Amino acid sequence: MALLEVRHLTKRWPTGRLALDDVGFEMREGEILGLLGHNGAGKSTIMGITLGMVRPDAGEVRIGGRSVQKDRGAALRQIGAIYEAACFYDYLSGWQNLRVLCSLSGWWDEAEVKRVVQMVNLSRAIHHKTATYSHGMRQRLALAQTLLPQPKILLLDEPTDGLDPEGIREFRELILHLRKHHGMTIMLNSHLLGEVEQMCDRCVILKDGKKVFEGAVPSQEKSRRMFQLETNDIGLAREVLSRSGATMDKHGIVEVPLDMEPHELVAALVNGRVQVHSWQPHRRTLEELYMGLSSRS
Ligand SMILES: Nc1ncnc2c1ncn2[C@@H]1O[C@H](COP(=O)(O)OP(=O)(O)OP(=O)(O)O)[C@@H](O)[C@H]1O
Repeated sequence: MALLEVRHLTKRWPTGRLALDDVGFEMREGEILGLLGHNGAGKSTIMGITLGMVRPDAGEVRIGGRSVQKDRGAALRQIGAIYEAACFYDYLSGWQNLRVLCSLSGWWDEAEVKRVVQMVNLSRAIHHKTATYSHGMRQRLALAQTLLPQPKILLLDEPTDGLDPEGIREFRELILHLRKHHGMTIMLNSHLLGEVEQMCDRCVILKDGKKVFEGAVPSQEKSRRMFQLETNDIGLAREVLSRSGATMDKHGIVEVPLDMEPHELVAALVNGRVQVHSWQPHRRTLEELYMGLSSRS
């Protein structure tokens, strides 16, 4: 079931810049979706519209069936976000910051707050002033803030930006834990393709305000069988492969048709007098997919 639906979003800023051009995609319950694209592709604009902070010219975002644009309160109750740098009262402790935040809604449940603090692995430092927190600890406190109202969906805008490798890893494990043990549905905006590859099930790629891809992250694809062919007879190989219903890209990556076994394709190449120097299983990376679709050159 789609928990979040982005429908036909179009946004032109008063400067005349068309930031989004009829963009639509869905997020299913329990999935982690990566939102990718070059600088200025429109990712933050989508996040802003989803959080009700930016008004689209056309289209809408629906969360759990409620429209952010028409039924804002009910829609936004289901979503939490780390969007831009988190701000805290640095003369207060992490715990006191959470108390101040909760006082805005009048809700406070000490046991629940402790549980969330433990979940983000901040129990030991929660009574220290946030002025003493590392960037990674601040991000985890921001995550605790976001989790307290028990949202169904998390929107994370470049959450690992500025973190060191240990911090990135810790944050990644936390996100995967939230999905696995708490069924959280998560949208992640990040330029770190390796991170997206390790965390996300699917991704949406934007280019100049348009969606150019929506689908499985390559490392999660189970059905495609790809092989790297090395040969000097590229033209002949292409001819033989196409007779067998297979395709080869300019880097020699061959996709084996579903009704064929890879060894049958190698036999067809050899019988077709193609000199096969090597034939290795190939796993397409997100970087290859991204560069192929989003490259601005
Ligand atoms: N408030 C604004 N007023 C005018 N133009 C804006 C505004 N916010 C964004 N833009 C423009 O809209 C386009 C999309 O911006 P957006 O911030 O959504 O891109 P992005 O994909 O998030 O980029 P980045 O990866 O750099 O954060 C860009 O050309 C940007 O300059």
